[in-house]
Amino acid sequence: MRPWGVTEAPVTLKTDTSTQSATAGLPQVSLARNPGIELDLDWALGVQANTSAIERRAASLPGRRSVKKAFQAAWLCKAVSLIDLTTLSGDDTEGRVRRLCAKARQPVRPEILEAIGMQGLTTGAVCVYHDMIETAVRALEGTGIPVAAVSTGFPAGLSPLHLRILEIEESVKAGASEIDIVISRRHVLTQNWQALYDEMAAFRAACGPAHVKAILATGELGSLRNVARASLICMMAGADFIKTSTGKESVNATLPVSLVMMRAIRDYHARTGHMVGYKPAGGISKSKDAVTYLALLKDELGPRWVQPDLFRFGASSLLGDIERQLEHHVTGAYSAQYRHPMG
Ligand SMILES: O=C[C@H](O)COP(=O)(O)O
Repeated sequence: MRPWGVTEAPVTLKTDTSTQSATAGLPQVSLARNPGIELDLDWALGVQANTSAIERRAASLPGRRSVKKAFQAAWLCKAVSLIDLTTLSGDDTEGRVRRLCAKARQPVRPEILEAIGMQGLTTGAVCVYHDMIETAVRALEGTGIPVAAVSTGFPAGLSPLHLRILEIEESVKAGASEIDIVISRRHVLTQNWQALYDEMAAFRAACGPAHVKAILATGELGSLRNVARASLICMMAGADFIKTSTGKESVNATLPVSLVMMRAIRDYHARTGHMVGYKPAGGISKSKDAVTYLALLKDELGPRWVQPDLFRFGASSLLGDIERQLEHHVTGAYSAQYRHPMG
């Protein structure tokens, strides 16, 4: 099998994206959920990751970005529509969550959107801890913006399994339609793939109709090969999305990890026909980084993935920077960051 990362395909963003709508020009297809498949250890263990080739390719990505002016504004609006606008702090309050939800409903000031001809822009979701779900659901009523809840003893995932499953069930009952679970890193580090598969399958079952994002905490998995294997195992066990990080590890989303996870999604789709989403999370706070991630996504998985049902940014502060860039696009001047509070 060819190790992932060996080919160096060019990364380009086509400059045909309309500013009229964040979903313009891309196919709108309703997506069947990934049902999962039987554990296929031969497949997972056969995966290799050529770390130096992957890192070389990832290092070349930011330099290849070439979108400017209206095209850049269009891609930034697209990025907004793909954000899981997140607050995951010990000092979260209902007031902060309500303000965050107001921002999710109206992520960019109306006069800026009007100037670029954009309507109806919202973020992809709002992401909170369990205790904040009901507040968020109330604040987003009537908007169609989903509430995602982190779960299963987030961020470490080391509470008893039955409590982690109960937590999922409680969060779904409280109104979360997306559940971000954390995997047990020890199952990856000890190569206990059956345990990882069983845990993921149990989490998926507990989610019922809610979509499940599997957080791999890639910064704690030791190698890119482990990232590739864990990605495949979680998809085999029925993950709707695979997500890099909690935002609490010392290393969170990176481009090399994203390349490996996107290749795993591509491989899984090619072999099973099931489409699984991707969510890089943690430390993505700059507009230019968001555009680089979208370029990589489009290059590796194609335009169908550049939609909220198949891609999200997990980010608490990215939106503020995007709003500043959009304001600069419209007025020619940068505003101070304090003019773009999140919550
Ligand atoms: O899942 C989302 C992350 O926790 C957000 O991380 P961030 O605060 O570094 O943007």
